[in-house]
Amino acid sequence: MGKNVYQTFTSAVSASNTLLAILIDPDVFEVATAAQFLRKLPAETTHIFVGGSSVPNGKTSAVVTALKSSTAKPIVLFPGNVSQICKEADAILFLNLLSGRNPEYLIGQHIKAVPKLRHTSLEVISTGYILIDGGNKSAVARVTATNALPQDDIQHIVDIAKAGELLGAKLMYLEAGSGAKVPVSEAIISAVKNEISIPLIVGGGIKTEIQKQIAYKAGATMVVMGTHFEVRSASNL
Ligand SMILES: CC(C)=CCC/C(C)=C/CC/C(C)=C/CC/C(C)=C/COP(=O)(O)OP(=O)(O)O
Ligand SMILES: O=P(O)(O)OC[C@@H](O)CO
Ligand SMILES: [Mg+2]
Repeated sequence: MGKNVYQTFTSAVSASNTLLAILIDPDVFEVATAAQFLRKLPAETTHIFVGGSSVPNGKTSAVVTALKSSTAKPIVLFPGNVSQICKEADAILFLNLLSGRNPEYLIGQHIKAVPKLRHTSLEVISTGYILIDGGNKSAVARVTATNALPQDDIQHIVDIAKAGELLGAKLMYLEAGSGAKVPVSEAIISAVKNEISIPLIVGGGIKTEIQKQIAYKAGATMVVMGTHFEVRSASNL
């Protein structure tokens, strides 16, 4: 603990550097393989995200503890719900599902989080979270009972992102859904980037170097990759 995780975003923006987070879904992660998994990640990996749309109770804590003992990179909770809060991580993305109209994911989980957060020193980072259609129904859409936004309504997505910034979000996350067929488009990323000044995270369906570079060039400060490394780790171990 004691890392200033938000500053890693603002410093990257000031220095025109890019960030790469690898998402570990505790649901499908074997704790015993943590050290080996971390060794295989790309050298440019800056952050480890831990979260899933549904994770058995207690698994997050075990996964974070195992990761902590093998890396000095910041470990950031990316929780699907309040049960995934654990004190061993460095920070938590306090996600607000701005694309949906389900009060549970706009304020309900957040209120339930407060008593748990009191017992931690996690750095809490307010993050607007916008679910965009990635070509197949995502776990996030299913779990939250909300619909993803169509990729062609760019102005609507921009307006939502701006509203989130005005409400006080410190980061904005454009999400196509884990395992998306189609990542968030370059046009959406650059339109949102032009409108907001907080750092932009883009994830969902990004598997190749080219897709990653497209997202950075369009204005993403951070790209998140999950499924790509899940598959590789399963086949390589
Ligand atoms: C503030 C607190 C405590 C929680 C936030 C609650 C909110 C608003 C969550 C946003 C909606 C949500 C369910 C996000 C989950 C994000 C996530 C970790 C997605 C990764 O999904 P996977 O579990 O990898 O999907 P698969 O099931 O396809 O593997
Ligand atoms: O698993 P992938 O498709 O890389 O998506 C990562 C992340 O944005 C999902 O929440
Ligand atoms: Mg997953």
